[in-house]
Amino acid sequence: MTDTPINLDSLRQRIDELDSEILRLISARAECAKQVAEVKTASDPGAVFYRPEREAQVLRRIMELNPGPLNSEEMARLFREIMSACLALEQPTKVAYLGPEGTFTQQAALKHFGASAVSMPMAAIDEVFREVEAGAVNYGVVPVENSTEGVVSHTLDSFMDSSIHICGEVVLRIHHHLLVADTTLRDKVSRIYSHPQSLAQCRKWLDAHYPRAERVPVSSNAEAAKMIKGEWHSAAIAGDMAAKLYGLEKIAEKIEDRPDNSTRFLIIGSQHVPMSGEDKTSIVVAMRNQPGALHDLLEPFHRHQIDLTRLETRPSRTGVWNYVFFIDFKGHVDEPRVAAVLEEVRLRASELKVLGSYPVGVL
Ligand SMILES: C=C(O[C@@H]1C=C(C(=O)O)C=C[C@H]1O)C(=O)O
Repeated sequence: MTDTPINLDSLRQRIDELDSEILRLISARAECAKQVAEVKTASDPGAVFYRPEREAQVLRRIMELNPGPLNSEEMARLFREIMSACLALEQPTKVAYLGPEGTFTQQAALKHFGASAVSMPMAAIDEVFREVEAGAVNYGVVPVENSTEGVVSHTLDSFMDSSIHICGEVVLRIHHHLLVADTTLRDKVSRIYSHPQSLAQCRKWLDAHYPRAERVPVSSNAEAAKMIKGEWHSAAIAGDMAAKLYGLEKIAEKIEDRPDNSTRFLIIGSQHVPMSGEDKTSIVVAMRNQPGALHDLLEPFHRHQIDLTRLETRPSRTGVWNYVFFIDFKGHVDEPRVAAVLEEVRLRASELKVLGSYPVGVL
């Protein structure tokens, strides 16, 4: 205990003063963002308002400058929302995501664009691609890989027939819960619904706790959450958003087998994103099936000391003898050394498509 008692009234008065100052500053910031919109439209009537590289720089700077006591991620999340609201003043961003409502993909969209974006659920990954291609929305959000279960092959396949670019990435820590409705008889659960990836991510937990329950794969976690309403013997595995949306109760929390379970999502759009200072590039390359093809493909990256962050092989759908590789690496196409590597790869490959350069996920 201190000798001088803490005066609650004076602390609250101080907080009121600070809030007034924060209010004034946020309003001044929003005014600036509005002026940015005017400058952008003046130089180009069809200007793109959302600038992924600029947003990444703003968030990184805030995290660097953050003096505490709030941790940097928390602080960046607050600034994410301020930027989201400022951008909505310029133009509300329309985002399509793999639905239905309550999926982890919606959570990823919210994390990346903030709450002021208008998000629209789509029934399938190709629909997200189609909406973006048709210009019905500004961006799309699709899952691409999970740390436990690997690649979402449907997303990679969609890039093969599309002219869509990757404009960003967002990584989400995935926590699964066992959910029941108020009608569920908890000790009689004999069926558990979830997306096949989530069932796989909780395999060991299910073996230990519900070895006899039937595991029913459905199209999404949110769909699973919806299905158990009215079924007295069923439970669902899904995340917080779905639990809240469908008013379900968690009877076991964080049941994923690996505590670091996370999913990477891609932001897709039609825009070329300039350098942010810490970027990644994704390409897809087709190689003839001949000895040493993979070595030939990777050798230039090694020589130019470019860090590969992912390499994925998919069967090509155009020729029986082609391999298709999806490669992610550190760097941006506008950097000379990256341009040089891509030139060499182009000579060795039967096809090369640059899917996009984009800021490394900040949040
Ligand atoms: C203000 C701008 O426009 C948007 C809003 C931003 C912000 O509020 O900081 C940052 C990038 C853009 O998405 C800008 O381009 O600087």
